[in-house]
Amino acid sequence: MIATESLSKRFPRVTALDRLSMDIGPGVTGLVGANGAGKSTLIKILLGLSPATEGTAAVLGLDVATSGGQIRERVGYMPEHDCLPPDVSATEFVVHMARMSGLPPTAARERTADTLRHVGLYEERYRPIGGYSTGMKQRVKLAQALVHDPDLVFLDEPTNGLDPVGRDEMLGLIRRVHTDFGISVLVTSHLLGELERTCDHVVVIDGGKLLRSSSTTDFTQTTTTLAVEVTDTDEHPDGTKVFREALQGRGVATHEGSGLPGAGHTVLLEAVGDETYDLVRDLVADLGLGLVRMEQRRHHIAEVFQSEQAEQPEPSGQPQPSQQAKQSDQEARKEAVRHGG
Ligand SMILES: Nc1ncnc2c1ncn2[C@@H]1O[C@H](COP(=O)(O)OP(=O)(O)OP(=O)(O)O)[C@@H](O)[C@H]1O
Repeated sequence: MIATESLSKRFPRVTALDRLSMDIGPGVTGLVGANGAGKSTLIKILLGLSPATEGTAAVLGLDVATSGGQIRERVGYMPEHDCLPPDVSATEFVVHMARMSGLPPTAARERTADTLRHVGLYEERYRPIGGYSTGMKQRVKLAQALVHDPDLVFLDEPTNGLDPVGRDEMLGLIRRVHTDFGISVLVTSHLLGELERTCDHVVVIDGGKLLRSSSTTDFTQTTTTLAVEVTDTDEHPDGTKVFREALQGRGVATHEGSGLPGAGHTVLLEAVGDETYDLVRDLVADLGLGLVRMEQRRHHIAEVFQSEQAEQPEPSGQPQPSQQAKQSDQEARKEAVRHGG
């Protein structure tokens, strides 16, 4: 669907993209990076709206340098920033965008009604956009990207400004864009946990460079850490504590499962093989505790991203992301981890 080869974009004071080479296939792909990582710049180049300084890129097999118009006919684009006219209704705006994409008047009206229903805006479609909530405005932006039935959509930070419920709804909608309509999606976010749940494939960029591109399941491969949750009993009012002590007595190193579901009642330990599972079963039985769950932990994308970033040498001679961008990225990562991502 998308291929770039040594793609660079240099502004006078900033290198926004730095020799980026990647291949993206069909499905839902997340493009993740901190603020200023180069996500919006990449999307503008892929749409043929901004020329690359060096390198090549193709979208749906079309060269971005020479076929921008053809690409935009087949690709929908949801921009990051608020760009909606306040005085017109969602219906008027989306019909207008459908007509701009070349649909005849009747088809434009029909497609608009279908698309607004799909994004959950059918009831409010005749109200002026200026009175919409942030979530409703994001849905209008999504609808105008879908109305001409594209093969691929670029969604730039579609969950920006949404509360957790609105974010979940938007992520569900994005997933359905692919499952219900077969439209492939490239969605950007700085919230790693979001992409883990929504995307088939994740591309991580930082400072315009590719950090990693792999399927979500490869990112979240299982670890050798076991998470075990046990019950309390009358005899052992703190079952977790006695279970930990029993494990330690058998020479097994343990740590608390803070930050995990059921934290406080969860013990993490390294599994060395089947004998670890047998040991857990026997200790739980000997202590008369109940075994609530025993599962292998999976990596979260945030952890992979953080460890890969820690391994990256500081690029020399290249402007660094601003302190503010770094701080907001750290906050985003903490939030991603808080949200179980
Ligand atoms: N037209 C421009 N002129 C100069 N610098 C620019 C321009 N557009 C982007 N940049 C710079 O390029 C870098 C990448 O910006 P870009 O908007 O692509 O990042 P991003 O990952 O989309 O982040 P955000 O989510 O904050 O928009 C930033 O340092 C930005 O300041």
